[in-house]
Amino acid sequence: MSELSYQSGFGNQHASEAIAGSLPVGRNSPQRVAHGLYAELLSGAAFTAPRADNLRTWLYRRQPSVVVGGYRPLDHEGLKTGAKDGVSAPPDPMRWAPQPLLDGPHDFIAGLRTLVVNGDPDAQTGMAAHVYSATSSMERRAFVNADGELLIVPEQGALTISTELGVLEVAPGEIALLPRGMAFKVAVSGPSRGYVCENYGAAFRLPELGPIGSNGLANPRDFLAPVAAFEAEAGAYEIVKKYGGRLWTARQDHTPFNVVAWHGNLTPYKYDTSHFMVIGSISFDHPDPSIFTVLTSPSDTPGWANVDFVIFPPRWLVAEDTFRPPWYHRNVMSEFMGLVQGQYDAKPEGFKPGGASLHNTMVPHGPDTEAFAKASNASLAPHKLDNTLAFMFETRWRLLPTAYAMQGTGLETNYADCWAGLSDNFKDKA
Ligand SMILES: O=C(O)Cc1cc(O)ccc1O
Ligand SMILES: [Fe+2]
Repeated sequence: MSELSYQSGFGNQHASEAIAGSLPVGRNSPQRVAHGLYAELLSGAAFTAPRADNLRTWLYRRQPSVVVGGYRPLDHEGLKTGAKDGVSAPPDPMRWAPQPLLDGPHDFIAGLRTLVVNGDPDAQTGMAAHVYSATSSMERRAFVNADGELLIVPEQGALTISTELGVLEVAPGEIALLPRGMAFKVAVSGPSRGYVCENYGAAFRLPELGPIGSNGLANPRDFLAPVAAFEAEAGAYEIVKKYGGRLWTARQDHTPFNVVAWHGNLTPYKYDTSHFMVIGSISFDHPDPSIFTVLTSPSDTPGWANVDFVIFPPRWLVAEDTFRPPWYHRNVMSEFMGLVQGQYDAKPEGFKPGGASLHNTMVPHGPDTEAFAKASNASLAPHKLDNTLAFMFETRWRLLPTAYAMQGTGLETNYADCWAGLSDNFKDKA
């Protein structure tokens, strides 16, 4: 695979040109753009959003994206949107075994299956968690999601993601962030699987650091944006658009990856989670998982995220006189979890890479019986939790499983049994 170049820095005003001299200097919209290109603006925030939150990129391309045939509906059984597509679920903890790869050749779009949903993209609130399976590359087929931005978490197989702004290579352990409305396509080099958070709300950003200071957690410079790259080959393309909770398809006689130069701060990113600077207790007690937040999509209430993307990466555990795994808890926020690699300390056996769990608002959960027994008796020497990567999409709105998630797609019927052995150990019983 070729070594790709990237530009570093989350939220930076990046600029890139695939052909020298194609990016206008000192203005955005000259009367005639160099090389006969068209100027096009892609907005990721209202024009009048505060400067700190404003997101937009100028594209200089061979044809503007309005040059596309009419759209017609495209059926997709597995893809669901917003709370209206959820089913009622009991207030039990839920867990799914790893989703098997789908049969036959299928690309990233065909292989999407929605597990949980909340909110409504028309109200710009909420999210969906999907899993994907892909065995073939999107060749002359592009995907545009007008309903939300996509955060892709590969679990098996590296992805080559071509976007209007250039190309990203994203392997398990890394994540990709794709802005709402930006065309992309996914190439695979073998059977591939992973998770997607579709964020209908405010764009993901880095969390505030408060007393942590000016460094730490996910550092801005480790987010890599692509450099401008365009496809030169002639020929038609299918554009698949997710718009208003369903898919639409159109044909155009040219590639949408025809952007020769661009500048702006609305860009796709890749991020390697091994660069996450993990903060934890160096005295006692298990801190809140918010210390593991990579990216946050705020809601209109301060501190109550529309969705947080949280990782549980390799780290040292050193806390003294402490039960080191997560505490038992009930959370007003809803927790969807996945596992990219290894074991998760609260569920060392039952939670498998590629699997998923849902601990919804106020649903009690915590370490399973095995994890409790181990952690209650472990020697508290410094211990490295290694070869592990779990993650959580944590959202303030209750997550509803889809009918697909509830019907025999690996839903464990006996998940709650993993806590059944937590017997009453109270010593002063009469
Ligand atoms: O429930 C979970 O496994 C996720 C989680 C981890 C943690 O360290 C603290 C709280 C929490 O919800
Ligand atoms: Fe939790």
